[in-house]
Amino acid sequence: MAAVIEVEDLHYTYRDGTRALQGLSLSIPEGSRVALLGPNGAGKSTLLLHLNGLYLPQRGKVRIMGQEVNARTAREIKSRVGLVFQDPDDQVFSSTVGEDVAFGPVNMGLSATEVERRVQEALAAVQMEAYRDKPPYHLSYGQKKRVAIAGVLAMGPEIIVLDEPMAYLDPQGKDTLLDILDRLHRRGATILVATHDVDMAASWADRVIIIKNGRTLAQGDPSLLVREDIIRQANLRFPLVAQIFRSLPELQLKTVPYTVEQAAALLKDILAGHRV
Ligand SMILES: Nc1ncnc2c1ncn2[C@@H]1O[C@H](COP(=O)(O)OP(=O)(O)OP(=O)(O)O)[C@@H](O)[C@H]1O
Repeated sequence: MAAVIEVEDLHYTYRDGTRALQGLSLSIPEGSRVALLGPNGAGKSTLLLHLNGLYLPQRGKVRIMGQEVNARTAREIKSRVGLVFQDPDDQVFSSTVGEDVAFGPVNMGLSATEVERRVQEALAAVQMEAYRDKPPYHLSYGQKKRVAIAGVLAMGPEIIVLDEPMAYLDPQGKDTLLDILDRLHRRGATILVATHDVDMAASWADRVIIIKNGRTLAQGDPSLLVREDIIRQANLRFPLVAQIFRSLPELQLKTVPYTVEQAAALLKDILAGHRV
């Protein structure tokens, strides 16, 4: 699979001298579901802001579908990479929910009919149709988050990047969001989620990238989440499923399961008497 996101030796220092990214490199294959993990201050948000051209590399390169992100290409990149910010108050600002979701499609120069179709579809996807005429500032934080997600969906980006999307969503809201991400993934989108939720990363992602101090610590399949050295260095914890099996050394497992499916398959095996 071709890489749709390539980051090479990326450096970014904020005005106050904070070196947020210090030679970060990573590569994301087309159509993957990626969880980006790392301790507070690791540089996750700073990295995401580079992926849709909001920040430009001070040193190093970012390539989106082969196109280098720079001042000339940033506008086009913004329509290809949808970014859902960590804080919806940074993203939702129109006077009604409907206008807010329409903002991107209108700016893309789409016809009124197409804008209307996209707004309806995006609001339905996040189950916020009933709030269309409400001012966003009357909404709860979780509802604003859904509106911010709808605004990005309405632009139909090929790559969707979400910064802590589960924060402030209720359990049903989280399930709805996972369904939306699955649907987008089935349509061919590449999805990158920055999260602290190792259980979500273990069950949802097909690729995991772990960063620390502005550099990539590890990238690969989610089995990285049961590597003790990596978990320790990244201030993470083992997924709950893995914790259960790690507490049972008598099973003498060579590989520790980290998803419910893997655990269920292993337990069936044990119950059938094939192990232990
Ligand atoms: N506008 C800013 N000005 C100065 N420093 C900043 C700014 N934004 C972020 N930083 C600093 O840059 C570093 C990386 O921050 P960033 O928000 O990218 O980390 P993060 O991995 O997203 O963290 P978290 O998990 O807490 O959201 C941190 O040390 C942070 O304090």
